Amino acid sequence: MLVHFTKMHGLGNDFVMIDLITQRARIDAAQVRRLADRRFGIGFDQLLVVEPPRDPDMDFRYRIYNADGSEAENCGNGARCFARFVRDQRLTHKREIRVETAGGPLMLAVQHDGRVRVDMGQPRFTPSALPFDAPGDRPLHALEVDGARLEIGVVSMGNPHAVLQVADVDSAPVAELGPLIEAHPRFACNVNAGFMEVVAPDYIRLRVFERGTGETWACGTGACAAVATGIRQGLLKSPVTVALPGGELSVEWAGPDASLVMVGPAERVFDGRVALR
Ligand SMILES: N[C@@H](CCC[C@H](N)C(=O)O)C(=O)O
Repeated sequence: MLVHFTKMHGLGNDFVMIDLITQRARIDAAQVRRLADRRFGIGFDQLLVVEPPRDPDMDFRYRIYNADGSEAENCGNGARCFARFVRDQRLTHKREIRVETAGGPLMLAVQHDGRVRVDMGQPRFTPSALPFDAPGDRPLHALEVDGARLEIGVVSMGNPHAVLQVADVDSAPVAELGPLIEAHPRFACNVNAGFMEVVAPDYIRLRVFERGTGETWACGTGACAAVATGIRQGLLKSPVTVALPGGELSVEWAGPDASLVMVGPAERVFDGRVALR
């Protein structure tokens, strides 16, 4: 069965988009891993699937699969690509699009400059929201990793994030600590691990070792998680520019009862057809 797909990226965090409104296909973990392979498949960080909504107040359902086949609750860079994709494919003419994700609803707005503004919802710092095994809700938690004691901020952006402040993001041990934090037994569903260098209260540099994918060139939920935990710790002040290896995102957060708002680009790379088994 040949299925049409579109390759897209948000700051180098790359995606394959599949429309399951006008096409039929069975997506399972083995299929995702096969397609994600950068030598034997198409290659991507996440596979994003467009489905009809189950909630009548929403426009679409947005499903997210990591390269290892696991399903994620949210993907910020993917949300921007999702908005651009559904308009390019003429699945909607709306500029303001409501999507249902496993992590809660997202509101997407396609701006006239082509960038996409995403209302990412409120950050949830309670450890049980991730879930993270910790005695209480506090701005920093101690985490033993490989004999070292790290101080991390934790937050759910629909999906789980741990954020570690580092002095220099270029030399941060992302490849070594990333997998150990991702699969740390205190995170029952694993976690995305962000390494944040605070350059100024309105400017950070960030690398993210993503759950189910490894280090990516950008992570939208990771950028929001870094800003939310940084503001909570008094290190940052909204709005914050987040410089990731693939480029910059703008993130705003007015405080505890407000949603985080992320603005950034979404690029289409090419279209193709692939045989699904
Ligand atoms: N690239 C993403 C996040 C994708 C999901 C994540 N790896 C997870 O498992 O939670 C983003 O831009 O937010």
